[in-house]
Amino acid sequence: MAATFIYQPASATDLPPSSSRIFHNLSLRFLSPRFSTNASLHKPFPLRGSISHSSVLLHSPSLSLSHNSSSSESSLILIRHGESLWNEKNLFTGCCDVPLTKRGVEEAIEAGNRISYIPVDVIFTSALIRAQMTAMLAMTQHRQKKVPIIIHDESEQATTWTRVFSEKTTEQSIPVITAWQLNERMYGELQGLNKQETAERYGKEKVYEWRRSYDIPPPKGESLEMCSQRAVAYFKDFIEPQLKSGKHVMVAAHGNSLRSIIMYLDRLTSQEVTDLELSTGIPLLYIYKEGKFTSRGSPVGPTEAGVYAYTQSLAVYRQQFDELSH
Ligand SMILES: O=C(O)[C@H](O)COP(=O)(O)O
Repeated sequence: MAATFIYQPASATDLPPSSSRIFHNLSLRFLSPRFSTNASLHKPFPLRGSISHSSVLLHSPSLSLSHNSSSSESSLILIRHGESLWNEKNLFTGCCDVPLTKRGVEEAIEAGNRISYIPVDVIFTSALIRAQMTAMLAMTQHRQKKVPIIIHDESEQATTWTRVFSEKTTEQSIPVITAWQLNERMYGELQGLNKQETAERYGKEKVYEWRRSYDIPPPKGESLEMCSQRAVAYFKDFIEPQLKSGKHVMVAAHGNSLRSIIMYLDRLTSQEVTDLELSTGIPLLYIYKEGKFTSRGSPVGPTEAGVYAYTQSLAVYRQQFDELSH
């Protein structure tokens, strides 16, 4: 079941999802996947206010930039979290929930500069703080100036207590969906161990096999294949439908959960993915068009020279910001 936005107008009439008019007493209900493999839909996330779907995610009145939601392409930004405190200590982290280092914070902010001109309508992160910090810090640099808001609908009370009642505020917001399925691979009995000491104890080859083979798990942990079975499934079920509907998406996650997703996007073999390494805090841009993903590399910063990893419509979108700032 895909994550989806549905309308619950005060009246019984259905509203066309493409409606870009403002309606009163319309509560936008955001339904996102539950934290379980059965992906049953959450309770509604009522955003009180009189907004229509397309105005929530695609229109930023403060910049009066309207992004054509029916454009034939969507952008997908993938970003591995910035350096974490256990990365710095060279410890196996896996699903342990540790924050970013100061350098990791700086990496996340620099990543935000690099994607500051690429539209973002919805953000997906893992359930781990290092990915969530990276997404939130990156968005502080974004030219849309929208506020990313983590969706809390893990309970009826969470849904009620996090309700937003301002139409204008809602339009200036970007939903952030956290999903354990995007967590780093679970490194089992290696979690917390020093990588260098582990290689000395078990041998470099064995540790390399645990870290980079496709189907050999670390002791009582997940292989990349096992990680892929949850991360890629989640991507297909909940993220791809957003892209298909014309939404621009950012995914902030981890080295291995993203390696498994890139294996799917780039159609890599289990041998090719072995050689795939992702640096911390470097954004990767894909364009989704007609059901296909095209890698556009890593966007350079707005002040850097060089060929921007842009398409024509993204270049037009950026130009509007440039014109507004002159
Ligand atoms: O979980 C970890 O230790 C790192 O995030 C990824 O580790 P790896 O590069 O050894 O897979």
